[in-house]
This record gives sequence, C-alpha cells and structure tokens, in this order.
Amino acid sequence: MTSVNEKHPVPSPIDDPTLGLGSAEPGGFPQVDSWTLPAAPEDDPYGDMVANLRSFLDHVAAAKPDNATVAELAGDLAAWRARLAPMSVSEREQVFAHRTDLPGRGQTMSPNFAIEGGDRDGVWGTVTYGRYYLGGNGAVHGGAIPLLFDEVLGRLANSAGRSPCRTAYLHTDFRAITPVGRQLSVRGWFVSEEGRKRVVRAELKDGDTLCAEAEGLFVALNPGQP
Ligand SMILES: CCCCCCCCCCCCCCCC(=O)SCCNC(=O)CCNC(=O)[C@H](O)C(C)(C)COP(=O)(O)OP(=O)(O)OC[C@H]1O[C@@H](n2cnc3c(N)ncnc32)[C@H](O)[C@@H]1OP(=O)(O)O
Repeated sequence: MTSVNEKHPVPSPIDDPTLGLGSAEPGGFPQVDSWTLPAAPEDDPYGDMVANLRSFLDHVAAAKPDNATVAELAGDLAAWRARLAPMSVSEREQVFAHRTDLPGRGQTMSPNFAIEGGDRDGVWGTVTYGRYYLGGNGAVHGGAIPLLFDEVLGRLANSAGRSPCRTAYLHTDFRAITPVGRQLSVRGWFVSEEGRKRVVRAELKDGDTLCAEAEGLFVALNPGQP
C-alpha cells in the first residue's frame, strides 16, 4: 500500500522491506549503568542530527507554510527517505534510541529528558515539551506525558546493574495543565523492589505546580522473554 501522493509515494511500514527489525532479542536492549552522561564528543554528527530533527518537528508543527514550500519539503523528505532506505539495519544495530550517552537517548519519539542527576534509587532532571507535543490550547497532549514517564521510569527500573524489565502497568494522574514551551522538572524514584516486581513513581512539575504524577510496575524478564 502507498500514499495517494503520486509524486512521492510512501509505502506503509508493513509493505516496506527496508524497515524489518531482524530477529527478536530477548533482553537485548541497551543497559544503563550510570546516570552521568559522558562529555559530549567534539564531533558527534548523530547528536547534531537528532537535535535538528527535534527542532525540525517543532517547526513543522508551528509553521503555516505556503504550498510551494510544502511541496519542496515533501520532495526533500522523499529524497532523504530514498537515501536512508538502503542503510536500514536490524534492531540490534540501529543507532536511534540506542545512544544512551546522548540526551534523550538519541531519539525523537519521546520528549528530551535532560538528566541532572540520579543514583540507584532515583533520578531527576528537566524536560521542555516543544510545539510538536501540543495537544490543544497550550497544553501538552495527554499521551505524551505517560510517554515521558515510561522513558524516565523505564530507564530507572533498568538501571544500576538490574536485569532487563518491562512496563506491566503505568498509571498516570493529570493534576494540572502541562504547558508547552516551559522548562519543567521531573523526578522518578523507587518505591519497592520485590522479586521480579519493581514499583516506581514519578512526578512532573511546573515550578511548584504538580502537572502529573505516575506509578509504574516494571517486571523483570524471565530468560527467553522478549
Ligand atoms: C524496551 C525496554 C528498553 C530498556 C532499555 C533501558 C535503557 C533505555 C531506557 C528506555 C526506557 C524505555 C522503557 C520502556 C519500557 C517499556 O515500555 S516495555 C513495553 C511495554 N510493556 C510491554 O510490552 C510488556 C508486555 N507485557 C509482558 O510482556 C508481560 O505481561 C510481563 C510484564 C513481562 C509480565 O508477564 P510475566 O513474565 O508472565 O509475569 P507474571 O507472572 O504475569 O507477573 C509477575 C508478577 O507481576 C504481577 N503483574 C504482572 N502484570 C501486572 C499488572 N499489569 N498489574 C499488576 N500486577 C501485575 C503479577 O501479578 C505477578 O505478581 P506475583 O504473583 O509474582 O506477586
């Protein structure tokens, strides 16, 4: 299946053979041993690319471009898709979201959690939701908030030499509007760790205002579990 645009047809992810994941890898995701990010390398084109991609998405959301600009952009994106398609690799080898040394893990799906500090029991830092994450009337989209919590708590629950785990539940309470375009504080901490079950909580604040809070259960994977 392709999009209706005949100039730049876009195959669906199901039909695009260059988007295969390769074989599944139980417990094979990147581990995090420390919350301290190494100093950014002098020359890190991947980090630059991801930072630009984030900013680009904010500008796509914010702009009301004329048709000529949109057509040119569609052509540029189609050209980049064609250039990247032959470079597709398996999940094991992919770079996107696997760069745990970069802010935001080198991905643009979830908002950029900028770590200020952390240890075995907790982590804290900041996040600024860009225009891309706007739900409506200045407020962040409700789905983008659990996305942040899953990112922060998932990383905490998988950190400090712990075995790989997955989110079993993630309960989010929305307490006040989460504003777009403001630096917010984020804190995540361990509540308990019993057997395979890791209970963690997090909060998202705008100054003294509690915007949202969450509780997650992460369950350590048994051998062979994907
Ligand atoms: C991708 C990861 C990258 C990590 C890299 C790190 C570095 C980079 C950071 C990335 C940060 C992103 C982190 C994303 C993390 C995800 O988002 S993972 C994706 C979303 N989650 C999933 O897809 C999980 C789907 N569910 C499952 O696979 C299985 O249900 C689970 C969670 C593994 C549990 O199944 P199970 O192994 O059969 O365990 P089960 O025996 O049913 O339950 C074990 C215990 O937990 C309890 N339990 C299980 N589920 C529940 C529930 N929903 N409610 C209450 N209790 C429950 C059971 O009652 C049982 O309790 P006890 O009887 O022992 O007291």
